[in-house]
Amino acid sequence: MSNALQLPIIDLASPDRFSTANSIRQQACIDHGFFYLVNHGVDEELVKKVFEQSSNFFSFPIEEKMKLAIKNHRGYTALYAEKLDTTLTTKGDSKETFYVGPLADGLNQWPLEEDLPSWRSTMETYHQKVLSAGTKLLSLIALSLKLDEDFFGKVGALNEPLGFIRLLHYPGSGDLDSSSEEVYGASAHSDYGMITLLMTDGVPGLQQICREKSKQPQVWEDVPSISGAFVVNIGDMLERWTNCLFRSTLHRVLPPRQERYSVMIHPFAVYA
Ligand SMILES: O=C(O)CCC(=O)C(=O)O
Ligand SMILES: [Fe+2]
Repeated sequence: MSNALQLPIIDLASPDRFSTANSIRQQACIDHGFFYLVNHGVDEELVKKVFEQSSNFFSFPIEEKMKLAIKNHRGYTALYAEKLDTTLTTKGDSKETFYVGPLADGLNQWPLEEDLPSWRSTMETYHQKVLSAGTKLLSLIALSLKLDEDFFGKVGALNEPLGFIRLLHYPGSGDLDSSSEEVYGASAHSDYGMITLLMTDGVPGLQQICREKSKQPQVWEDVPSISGAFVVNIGDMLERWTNCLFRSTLHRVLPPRQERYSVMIHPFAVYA
């Protein structure tokens, strides 16, 4: 059973930072653990390019993609290679992924410039822009917790290494082996960092369980996308740091009928 959720919308450019911080605290982080972020400063054209480049890469033959197979947490993982809900006995999640990590340490793997011109520069620009939006959001989250705006910077949560981009591709059901197994695009999980900023191509599939992870029966609710807005969710680390005031909620992606692309970044304090 599922219903569509009405999630709060947070305006990152609002001049009334204290009222925005109050909405972040109550509606966004306590009531839902999920919210939309608008006026975030990441250009629509850039997002469009990221989706185009993502589709260009995933359309390569598997042998080409495997040349960039994951190393040091960067690069390609194939269809069914990951299973976010490890209690499932199914073969794996029906998605393929490409990870781009922090830019400064030189560990990223990149497609060749002659194969995919501007691929690397597009992802690098996106990485920087989303981190900058995420940093602004964290200062509002600090205010919402009655802390100084620069609290997270001061405790080192914004230090390197920062931020992994995950490009995701969920093939449509017509491109998958039909089997009786219950396979998810991304099986149920919560995210591990502080916050996740997700952009999708608008194809539905994402669902969330509100608030209580352990409550039975589990009621899954659709998280519709809003064009141009990030879907932000609270991760386990921020749940822990707020002594469970803010909720890191369970979510999953149903196997989409048509193919689906998304891109997310878990920006902060992944290793802190
Ligand atoms: O693709 C999506 O909409 C969300 C995927 C997700 O939650 C994840 O990979 O952590
Ligand atoms: Fe997730």
